Amino acid sequence: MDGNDTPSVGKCPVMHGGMTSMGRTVMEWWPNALNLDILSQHDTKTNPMGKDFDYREELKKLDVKALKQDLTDLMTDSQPWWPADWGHYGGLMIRLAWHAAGSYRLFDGRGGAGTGNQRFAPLNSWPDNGNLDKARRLLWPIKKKYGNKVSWADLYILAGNVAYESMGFKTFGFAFGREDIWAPEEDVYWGSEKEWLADSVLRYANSEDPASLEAPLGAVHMGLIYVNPQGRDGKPDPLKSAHDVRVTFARMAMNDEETVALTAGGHTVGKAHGNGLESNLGPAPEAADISEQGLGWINHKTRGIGRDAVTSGLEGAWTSHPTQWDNGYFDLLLNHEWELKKSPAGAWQWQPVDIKEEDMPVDVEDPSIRKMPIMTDADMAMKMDPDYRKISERFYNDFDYFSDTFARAWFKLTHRDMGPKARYFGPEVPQEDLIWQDPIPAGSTGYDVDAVKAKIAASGLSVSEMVSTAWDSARTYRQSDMRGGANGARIRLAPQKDWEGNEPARLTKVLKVLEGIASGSGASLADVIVLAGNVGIEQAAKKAGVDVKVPFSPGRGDATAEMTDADSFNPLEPLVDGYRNYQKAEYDVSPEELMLDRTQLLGLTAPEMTVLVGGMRTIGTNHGGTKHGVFTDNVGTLSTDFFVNLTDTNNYWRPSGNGIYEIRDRATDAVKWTATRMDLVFGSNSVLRAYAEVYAQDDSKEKFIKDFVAAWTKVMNADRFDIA
Ligand code: HEM
Repeated sequence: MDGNDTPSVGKCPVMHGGMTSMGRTVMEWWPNALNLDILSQHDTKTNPMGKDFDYREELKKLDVKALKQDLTDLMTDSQPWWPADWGHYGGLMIRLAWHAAGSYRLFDGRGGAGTGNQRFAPLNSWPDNGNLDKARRLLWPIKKKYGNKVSWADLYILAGNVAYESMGFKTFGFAFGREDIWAPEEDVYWGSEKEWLADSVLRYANSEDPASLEAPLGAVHMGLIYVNPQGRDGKPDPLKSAHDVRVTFARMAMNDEETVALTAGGHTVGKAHGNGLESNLGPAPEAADISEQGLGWINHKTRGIGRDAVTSGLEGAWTSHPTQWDNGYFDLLLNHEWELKKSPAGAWQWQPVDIKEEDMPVDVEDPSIRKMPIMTDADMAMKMDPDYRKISERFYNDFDYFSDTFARAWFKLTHRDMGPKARYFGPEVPQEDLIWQDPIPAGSTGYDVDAVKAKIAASGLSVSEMVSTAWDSARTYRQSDMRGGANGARIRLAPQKDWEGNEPARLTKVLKVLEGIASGSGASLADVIVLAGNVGIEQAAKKAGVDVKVPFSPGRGDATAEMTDADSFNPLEPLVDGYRNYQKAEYDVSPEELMLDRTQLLGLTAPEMTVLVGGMRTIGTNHGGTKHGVFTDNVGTLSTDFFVNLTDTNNYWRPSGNGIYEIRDRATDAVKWTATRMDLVFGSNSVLRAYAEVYAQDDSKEKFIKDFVAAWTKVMNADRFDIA
């Protein structure tokens, strides 16, 4: 073969066989395959800070005062390449912070400002995030100066806070502590549409019913943070906008009052940009030419900056003095009639029918020119929806009340996904405990752990009861917004005590015993629940002939019902995790996908998930009295039987209806055990099977128990932000 035989089909002049672009990924052959990659994101290998980097330690070196002064100076240091409107970047920086935080959704706790994900695709290129790349680039000199002592994620939110402060608003506080990620998250489902701003009917099963917005999504359209500013599907209708605003803000845990405060407080400053043609803009950052160096929406045809900038396509400010914290939003909204007009870019917006010259905001570049103020369709909802209107009027008549409500709502918006207060850092952390922080009082560490363990061991509780209760208590934890978990012992409170998956009857019985042990011992119930699980694991390992001591850190506290926003815990209910009656799960995703989702939220890797499920199956924690998945004749012993039997070629599997599978002996056809889809996936998925085989090997017993205990301990301690 000589050079002339080189196949001519590949046009690339350089030989390469690497999977070097996303369009070449091989897994598209099997679109239903489990995406186990979501369990191995944010590896230290791709983190330039390395594995020893400790952001909290870096923060201790940060000169917060100097940083805030630099940010304050930046606000009015207009740059010719992207001039500040009226010489103040406040509006832009607040929108940056709001859009960073606003992607948070309560249902799965994903999204939000906590990771700095806005600098990566897809968020960096969402239509709604237009020109926020400029805001981030404006911050770069400050990021560069303070280096690793402040994360991008913290900087985005702090920039929003400083912007407000520099415009005369007193914020509720600020907490540092958001550590940057170095690649976009792969676990967040942003919607299945392939088109930006695709029709909202794709998200609403019934457009009259807010609750029918596809879960867990928090926006009505693909590529938007919440709602279409021109009205649903681009058709102005303030009452429909009210409907969309209400459901999307509720998905972010905001009530009506918080929603009005946020919308009004946001639009008290800054402006919308649409003084030009959208068709003059280049592609979003991710699709832009390499020479744009990460910037997008660049206009190479006309001026495109300052008063000629185009972002949303709407054009104008909401208030008379848009660089000042005042009550101007309600003043204009409530005291004028508004009519629909088109912006120069052709977008629908509302403008006053009649307005005094002196109430019109001035041009961003020339204060001698007056411009029409505007309202988006969502702003009009604050006047046209009867409930929103009542709140708007109250705010208008009581500016201090409005300011305080906004301050608290802004703090909640920008901090909610950080989880418990123990994760907050810095001189401006508010002292007050807030219910959405899921407060937990500190627990004692000074009691006799061994004595409590001895009492648990003598209590008559079974291994399964002890392990199930501890697991149920801990498994609500989600690393997306650091909520849930064993700390707080909220398993004894509504709604968790009544969840079907927690088997209320069994739970009540076990809790009664454990409460008796906790009382007077100095230990919190939360600690005793975890200790009971540990005792169960130690007993199950002993039955397998292995002595282990499960590591334990005391100090969990017991939250009260008053400290618990019960409704906000509903989304933490594990629908299917291998331990609830999966047959009742009527979802359009498979039970194994739901298991994968929960595993990701728990922060476990795929091998950890494998070893935990396999071990729990032999301990026999199956709920509801069923024995599905207990592939062992030695229930209660921590053994590798699940893996051995799952991978035994003498066994075969037959569906028996209702998602149950029988495991039969190939030779005799006798039914040996029954299984669920979730059990079987550890034998069918090629990667999970590879892990299962590791634990099925003859020499794996010691490793299995060691790995199981490590994974178990990780779950039990996942929410311990109170200890270093
Ligand atoms: C109710 C839902 C909301 C809608 C539909 C909406 C819509 C918009 C639109 C279309 C723009 C113009 C963007 C541009 O062309 O530059 C804008 C700007 C802005 N929004 Fe909102 N917004 C909403 C809620 C909020 C909230 C909750 C906040 C903050 C608390 C906020 C803060 C801002 C700020 C500060 C600007 C001005 C940006 C600048 O001056 O460059 N908005 N919003």
